[in-house]
Amino acid sequence: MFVPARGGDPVTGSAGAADTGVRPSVAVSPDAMLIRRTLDEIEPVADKVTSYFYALLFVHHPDLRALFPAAMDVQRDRLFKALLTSVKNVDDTGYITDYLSHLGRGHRKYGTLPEHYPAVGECLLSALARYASGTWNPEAEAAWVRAYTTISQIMIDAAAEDEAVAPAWWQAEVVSHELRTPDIAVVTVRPDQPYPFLAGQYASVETPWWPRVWRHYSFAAAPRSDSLLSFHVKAVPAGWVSSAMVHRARPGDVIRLGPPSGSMTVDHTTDNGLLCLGGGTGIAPIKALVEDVAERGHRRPMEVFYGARSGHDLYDLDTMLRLEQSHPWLSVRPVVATGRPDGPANSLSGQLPDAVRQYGPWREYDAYLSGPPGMIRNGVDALVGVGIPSDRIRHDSVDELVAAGD
Ligand SMILES: NC(=O)C1=CN([C@@H]2O[C@H](COP(=O)(O)OP(=O)(O)OC[C@H]3O[C@@H](n4cnc5c(N)ncnc54)[C@H](O)[C@@H]3O)[C@@H](O)[C@H]2O)C=CC1
Repeated sequence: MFVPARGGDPVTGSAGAADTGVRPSVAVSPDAMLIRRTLDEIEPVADKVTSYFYALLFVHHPDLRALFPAAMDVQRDRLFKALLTSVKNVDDTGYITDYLSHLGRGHRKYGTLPEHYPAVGECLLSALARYASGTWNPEAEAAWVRAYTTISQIMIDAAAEDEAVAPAWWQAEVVSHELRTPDIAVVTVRPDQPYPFLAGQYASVETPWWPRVWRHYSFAAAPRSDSLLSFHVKAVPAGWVSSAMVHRARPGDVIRLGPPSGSMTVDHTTDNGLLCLGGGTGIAPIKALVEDVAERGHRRPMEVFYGARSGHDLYDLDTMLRLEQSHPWLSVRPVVATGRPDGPANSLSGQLPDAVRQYGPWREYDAYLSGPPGMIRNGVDALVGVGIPSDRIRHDSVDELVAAGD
């Protein structure tokens, strides 16, 4: 069943592929042609198709309603994005297997079972038949049946394999909650079982206050010997989970975590310098990357540009400056959008990508970006513009950051 999350997207490491959703240079099969024609037809009415699909699903299979959140707005968008990514790339076997395996494993935390897949497939095909009437015919239907069968089998198999080695979710008790600004909190939790992850990754999080609503937060520290995990959370308007994490969560509360995801991790096979752009709470995984490099004990130049709207919003600057003092290979530059009078004495003024352009050269660096989607898009353009090849620029999927919306 498609209930994709940012966690389901293994394309996050590559700036180019992550943003288009379509992989280049793979021959297009007749099935893929038929599928794309259907998709082209329904794309302008995607909202209607997904609403109709869910209406069918819940009417015909009311028992499945309990697997989904009460409010379905974000969910609808996620379904369509995952569907598009899957079927558009149906001919790229390696890519699609990675993507769907990840998605299948990520679905375990929703309680998805193998028998749910045929129900979803049936309703999906009915929704397509209704809204793609111009291109829907027996050939198109047969192509969709084949594609959906392949997709669901990969997801089912990956979930079954994962069951042998990892829990479907982890429970984690809040052990500290520190309000850094009126709307940003550092939340530290203790998972109930070992939680293996890499610096730069993120987890999906469900709070007790909004059951079945999962949102993604990057780990704000590299794996620690005491097994604690930290997240930096900013409460945003209409962000139910983030508001609950900032304003309601207290020590003793128990949240649920999905498996770790994301490939914005340090490439330890090279000695390249690391250029990091962290905007707002996007500084959290950058801090984890700094700790990761420090733990390796391998001196590589690391240049962090830490951007915020105002000096007041640089809520983790002290931590970053302490790290800079302890590590001679690390440089941290605060960048304040509103300019100097508002920021610390040594801060740069303006938007992060512009600040980075003033320094360099960066050609020999690997780049890492974390923050709001607009910053990532403009940042990638700026970095490609100063000569960093896009395969050495890492960030989480912008599509999924937008879809998370919280
Ligand atoms: N792994 C990741 O990519 C993570 C992403 N985030 C995201 O980071 C965001 C943090 O929000 P806030 O703290 O409110 O950030 P913000 O809106 O205050 O912006 C932070 C920085 O990004 C710059 N920026 C914003 N929009 C820009 C644009 N269009 N072009 C160039 N620069 C731009 C700002 O100038 C500022 O320096 C959230 O959207 C959150 O989802 C947070 C943690 C991890």
